[in-house]
Amino acid sequence: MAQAGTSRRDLLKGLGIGVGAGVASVIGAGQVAAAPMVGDAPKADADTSAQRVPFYGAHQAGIVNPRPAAGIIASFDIVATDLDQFETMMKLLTARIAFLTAGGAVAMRDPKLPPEDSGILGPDIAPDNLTVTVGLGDSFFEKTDWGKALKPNALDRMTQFPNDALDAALCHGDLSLQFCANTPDTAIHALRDIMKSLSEYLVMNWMMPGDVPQAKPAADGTTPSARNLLGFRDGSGNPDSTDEAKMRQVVWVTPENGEPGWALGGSYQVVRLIRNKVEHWDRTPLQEQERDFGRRKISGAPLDGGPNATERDVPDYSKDPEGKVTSFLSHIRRANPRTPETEANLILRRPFNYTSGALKNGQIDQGLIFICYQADLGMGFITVQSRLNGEAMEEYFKPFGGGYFFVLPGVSGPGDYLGSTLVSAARSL
Ligand SMILES: C=CC1=C(C)c2cc3[nH]c(cc4nc(cc5[nH]c(cc1n2)c(C)c5CCC(=O)O)C(CCC(=O)O)=C4C)c(C)c3C=C
Ligand SMILES: [Fe+2]
Repeated sequence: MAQAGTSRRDLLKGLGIGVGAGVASVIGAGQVAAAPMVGDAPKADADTSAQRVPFYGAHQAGIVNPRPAAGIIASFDIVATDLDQFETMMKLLTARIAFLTAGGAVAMRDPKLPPEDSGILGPDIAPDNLTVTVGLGDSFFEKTDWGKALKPNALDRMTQFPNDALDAALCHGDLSLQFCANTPDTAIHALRDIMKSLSEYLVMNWMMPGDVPQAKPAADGTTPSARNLLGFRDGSGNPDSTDEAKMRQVVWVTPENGEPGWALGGSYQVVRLIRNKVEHWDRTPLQEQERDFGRRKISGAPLDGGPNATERDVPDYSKDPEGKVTSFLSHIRRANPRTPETEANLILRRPFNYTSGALKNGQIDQGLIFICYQADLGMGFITVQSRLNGEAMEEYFKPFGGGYFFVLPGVSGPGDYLGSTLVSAARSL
């Protein structure tokens, strides 16, 4: 007997007859595609699930490779402080990330036991562009004598800036995990896998899922920067992440930074959860919005560009010494005054938009998971944020969480593990 609810389409499919114009289509000789049902999974435009970011390398993945559409940032406390336990934990974490980012079949277990995998991706895990980037926070290093001795020089507990309203429950942590993937399901699957596999070592503090809106490529094949939840293109002024020499200067810890030897190839990660007052913003005149960011809303072009300027044009502040075109209070002029001296303060931004339900005051909780990477935390984020203190955009921004972490150097190959240089250095103390 046919199942209730599927009988009509199955019967029509069997007869090769469509349900009606626009809902069933001929897909081959004598075959008709069934009309989609309300419970059917949405169809992807293209199958990108096989896309894979290499896990092994001098640096961790998830920093200079392009952001996929989904992200999660999560902070944990590490229960293991003993060096041997820490090493075991890091080896396990490395093995899980190596598997999840490569993909593969889920092992079947005796049904009397809990299943090997959550099952949310089905029996085969696709790589889906997944990266998992691991950082260690100040509190981790401060727990032990070896940690204190080997802490990266600039790593500290994130302090409150003048416009912040930090919620202690959403700040700091011993370990950060940044998940990036083509789909939110892949990102959350990886988080759940790691939490289950490392449940005796990691306790979650806070997490925030986010996304990057997709954009169609332009006629010349380039893709514009994604828009944030204030409607502006976000990323135009980022240093070129495909320029390896630039990334060595801006992002990666090198011998010039004077950090402990084990940290070479790592990077400082800053996470800031920043609420956007979107209702207030949506009632702000366009010319004020553009003045306060310092860029055009539609094109992303700097304000000193002509009518055909694009987001890739570089503002020339030397021709605007009084700030008449691009205000001194504007976000981009404060963030990067583009003088020879401020070249040393460049950062690589990798933000995600977030939406998190309603606030108690009846407004939408939306904003930016601001994430940036730099070789020197003081010269990078802290200097840039200090310049931004008092900017015009403070009226619409409210930072409420986040933390500072040090992203470990990469894993050289299957015999290596995340944090191996730190463990060796600790053993040699
Ligand atoms: C301390 C660093 C920064 C914080 C925090 C920050 C928050 C923040 N930014 C936007 C939106 C935009 N930012 C843009 C540029 C930009 N922002 C920073 C730094 C911080 N932003 C820098 C260094 C720059 C580049 C400046 C330059 O080189 O010209 C822009 C313009 C487009 C772009 O370059 O990406 C937008 C838009 C939001 C919404 C936000 C917090 C919620
Ligand atoms: Fe910004």
